[in-house]
Amino acid sequence: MICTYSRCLLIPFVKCSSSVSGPVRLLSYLTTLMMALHGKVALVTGAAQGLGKGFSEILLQNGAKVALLDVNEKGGKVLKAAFDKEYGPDRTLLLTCTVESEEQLKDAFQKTVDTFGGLDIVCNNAGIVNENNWEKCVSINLNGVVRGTYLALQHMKKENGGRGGVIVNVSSLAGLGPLLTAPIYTATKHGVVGFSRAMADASSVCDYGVRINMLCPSFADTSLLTCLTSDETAGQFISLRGVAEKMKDQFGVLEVSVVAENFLKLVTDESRNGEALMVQMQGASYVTFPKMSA
Ligand SMILES: NC(=O)C1=CN([C@@H]2O[C@H](COP(=O)(O)OP(=O)(O)OC[C@H]3O[C@@H](n4cnc5c(N)ncnc54)[C@H](O)[C@@H]3O)[C@@H](O)[C@H]2O)C=CC1
Ligand SMILES: CC/C=C\C[C@H](O)[C@H](O)/C=C/C=C/C=C\C=C\C(=O)C/C=C\CCC(=O)O
Repeated sequence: MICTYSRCLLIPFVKCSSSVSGPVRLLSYLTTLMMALHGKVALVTGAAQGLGKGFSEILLQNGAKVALLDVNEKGGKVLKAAFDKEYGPDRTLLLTCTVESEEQLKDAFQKTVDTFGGLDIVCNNAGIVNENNWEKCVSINLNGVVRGTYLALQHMKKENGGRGGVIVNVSSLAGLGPLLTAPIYTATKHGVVGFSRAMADASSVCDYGVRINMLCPSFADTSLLTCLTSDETAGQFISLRGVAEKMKDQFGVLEVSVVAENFLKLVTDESRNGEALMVQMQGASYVTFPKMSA
């Protein structure tokens, strides 16, 4: 038995191997019951690797059941097998789909609710960098988040018989200021922030019982970073390769676990709605947006 602690919530959780004895299994079961997200059902898009994998794992560590959505079927199967071993096969559901398809995403949300009996937490995380195929970048990063948010509300809002809950839409520091090497990516991430803030206000006024927040990390240690200097995805901005590398050096590169712990704050802090949490090497802070009076 290995006892570890979620650094964010200080909630103990127990990792079990298949050889653990009865009393240890009982202790594991009782510990799960005590966790902050026990009984909660989560859905994460782009879950197979990178930040989505980190978000899924911290949700599991805190007791939630998680639907893992990804277009990468092979990567999803590898992750599901690893999670099955660590947390048990009934804790996750793998659903292969693209956030670009209304039909596929709708089906994945329905399967999640049918399997786990409801929905409480949605993380719209799937995203790409592609300045060459910029329509696809908009389609996944912005349209996919809009689609995922609307579907989440259909299942979660109280007026539809939902239990309420929280949506975390993954933006970026590039959703708050320009990333000159990736203007389309920057536009999509600003779009995620604008859309999520407006939806959060609407949710509050309409009493949906659903909080909507944004996560805005700086560079993080995932395979997405190869897009910084790839001919295939940088498009006409490949000449700015040096600038991109310099920015990465200046900002530093975050560990996935650090971004995941801040994601968990947005999920669990019930006082937060319509807020953007910036995560940088020097720490995390909530963004103060300009106040507009009518
Ligand atoms: N890595 C970084 O430096 C930062 C990443 N972000 C954002 O975090 C999110 C996750 O990115 P990473 O984990 O870094 O990237 P990643 O490339 O490691 O993982 C992205 C995942 O999304 C999946 N995906 C891609 N297109 C999809 C689609 N159409 N439908 C369903 N799944 C799809 C991929 O298969 C992959 O598993 C993205 O929205 C990204 O913009 C934000 C700030 C910094
Ligand atoms: C309150 C606003 C604070 C800071 C914004 C800055 O002024 C500035 O605009 C900085 C933006 C920095 C972004 C840093 C990292 C973002 C990374 C990603 O989202 C994904 C990774 C790669 C992008 C690929 C590329 O550059 O080609």
